[in-house]
Amino acid sequence: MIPVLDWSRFAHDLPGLTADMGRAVRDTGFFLLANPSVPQDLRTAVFAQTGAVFDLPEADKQKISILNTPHFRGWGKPGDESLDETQPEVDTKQTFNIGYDLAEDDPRLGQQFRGLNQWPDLPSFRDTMLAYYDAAQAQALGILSVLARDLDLPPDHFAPLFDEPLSALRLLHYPPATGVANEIGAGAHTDYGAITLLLTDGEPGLQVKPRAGDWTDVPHVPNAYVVNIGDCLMRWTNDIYVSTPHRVLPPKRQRRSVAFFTEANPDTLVEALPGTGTPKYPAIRAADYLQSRLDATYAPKEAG
Ligand SMILES: O=C(O)CCC(=O)C(=O)O
Ligand SMILES: [Fe+2]
Repeated sequence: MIPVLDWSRFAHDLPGLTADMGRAVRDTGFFLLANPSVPQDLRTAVFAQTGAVFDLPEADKQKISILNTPHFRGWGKPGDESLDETQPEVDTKQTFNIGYDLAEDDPRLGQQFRGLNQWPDLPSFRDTMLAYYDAAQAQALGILSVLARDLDLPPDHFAPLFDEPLSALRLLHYPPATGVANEIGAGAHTDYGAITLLLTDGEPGLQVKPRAGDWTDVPHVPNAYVVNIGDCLMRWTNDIYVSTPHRVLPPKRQRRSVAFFTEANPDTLVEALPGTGTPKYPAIRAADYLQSRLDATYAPKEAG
């Protein structure tokens, strides 16, 4: 069961919100977030720009291919990434990734994951995406402050660990199903980061597989985020919170979604949080953990 949590309770019912969120992240690791802090007009704008970039001619998108850089930014065609490493199928989705933005003379450029974003030639795309990146990161930090309370940590425990994040904004485009055997929009996977904030256009397709259950549709609640725990936060909480497999079936009609993968700063040490018991995993830098997961996903399969 995926609960709907109302973010406006942050202001008037924080204990109740904390209890409900704490339950959701231990149960399926998924919840829907109504009345989020990200302004509606920004969510509308990000969808408009998502449509604009995927509607560009193939040749324009190819110029900003994710394969141009080692920093996981830009356009990914079907086959550049397939999320279920165990299956031969190639995901039908196209992607567009935007990372933490740096100026061309930033001294951090060249460090692990620190590259320049690749931008399409679309007038308001860059400004919209950068504003959305910041707003989504702020929403995620708000959620992390609730989770910190839930874990009996100071509410601002995570804030300094996420102030130069590895977070990635990812736009997704799924073409309509063609009906060929074993077609998949996005293969079964768990997310790698701390928390994912997902907006969809309402076209069905997203499913989760709770530990004790079969694949289940994630309901669409207009204007609500689908929020889920990623593997990094599961590890950080010593498996108290759960990261749950999910996938996207080939949709009937074209489907678009906007995912924000909230990640910590590169040097943040991910090690069992205080009060979570005997550590099950060795400590690891957030960047090294992410690298290990991306290396597996981007080992290309033959596009078929
Ligand atoms: O497009 C969606 O609804 C989900 C995408 C997803 O799970 C992902 O990119 O990690
Ligand atoms: Fe995912």
